[in-house]
Amino acid sequence: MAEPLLIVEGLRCGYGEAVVLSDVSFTLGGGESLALLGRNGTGKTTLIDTLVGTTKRHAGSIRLGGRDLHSLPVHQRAAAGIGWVPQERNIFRSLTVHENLTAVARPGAWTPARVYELFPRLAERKQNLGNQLSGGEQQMLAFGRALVLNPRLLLLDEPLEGLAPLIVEELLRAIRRVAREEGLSSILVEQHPHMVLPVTDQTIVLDRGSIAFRSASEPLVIDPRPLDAWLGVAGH
Ligand SMILES: Nc1ncnc2c1ncn2[C@@H]1O[C@H](COP(=O)(O)OP(=O)(O)OP(=O)(O)O)[C@@H](O)[C@H]1O
Repeated sequence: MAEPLLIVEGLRCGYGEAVVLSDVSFTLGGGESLALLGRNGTGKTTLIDTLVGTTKRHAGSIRLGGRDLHSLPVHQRAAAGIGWVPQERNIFRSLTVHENLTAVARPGAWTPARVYELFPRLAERKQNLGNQLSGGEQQMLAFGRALVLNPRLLLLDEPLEGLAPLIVEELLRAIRRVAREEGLSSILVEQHPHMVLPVTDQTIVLDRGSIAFRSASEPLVIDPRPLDAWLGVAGH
C-alpha cells in the first residue's frame, strides 16, 4: 500500500524551551482534508507552524510525500510542497492583486487565471493594491497566493476568522472546491466545527497540546455531540 502523503510522528515542539505540543501523531492521505479543531490556546497554530518550520522541534518527525521535512528550513519545506496561509494573511500590501499572484507562481495546475475563476472578486480588483482590499479580499488573495505555489499540502490557519457571513460562505465554497473536488490535501484550522466538518474528511481536536479526539468528519456532521467535551456546545 502507498505511504500516506503526510506522516507526523511523536511530535514534541514549542517556542524556545517551552513545550506546547507533546507527542502528536497523525497521518493524512493524498487528496484528504483534515479539520484541526480545539479551543483557544490548545496548540493549533503551533502545529501548523511546526509543519511550516517556524517553531522549535524537540522530538518527532514530519514526512511529506516520502521525504523527511523536520530538519529542513522553512523555504526548503515550501519547495517540498508545504503551502501556508497564516492567520495574519501574508500578502504584499504594496503590490497589486495581480502582482501578488504572479510574483510567487510556480508551474502547476493552479495559475493566477484559475484563482480569478475561483474568486471573481479578485479578478475585479486585479489592479488594486493589497492594502486597498477588504479583510475578506485579503484572505482570498492569501489563499490564491498559496494555491499558485502549487503545494502538495495546503495549511489554512483560521481562514474564516473575523469575516462577514457572505465572505465566509464564499471562502467555504472555494475551500470545498479545492479540497473536495480538486483533491488538494489540506489542513484547516477552525474554532467552529460546523463550518469545516462538511468540507473535510478527518477531524482532530487538540487539547492542552495533545490530540484529545479524532474521527472521520462525516459522522460528526450528523451528530457533533462527541465534540462537546472538547469544544463546548457553543461550537455547534
Ligand atoms: N511565539 C510564541 N512564544 C511562546 N509561546 C507561544 C507563542 N505562540 C503561542 N504560544 C503559546 O503556545 C500555546 C498554544 O498557542 P497556539 O497559538 O498554538 O494555540 P491555538 O490553538 O492556535 O489558539 P488560537 O485559537 O487562539 O489561535 C499557548 O499557550 C500560547 O501562549
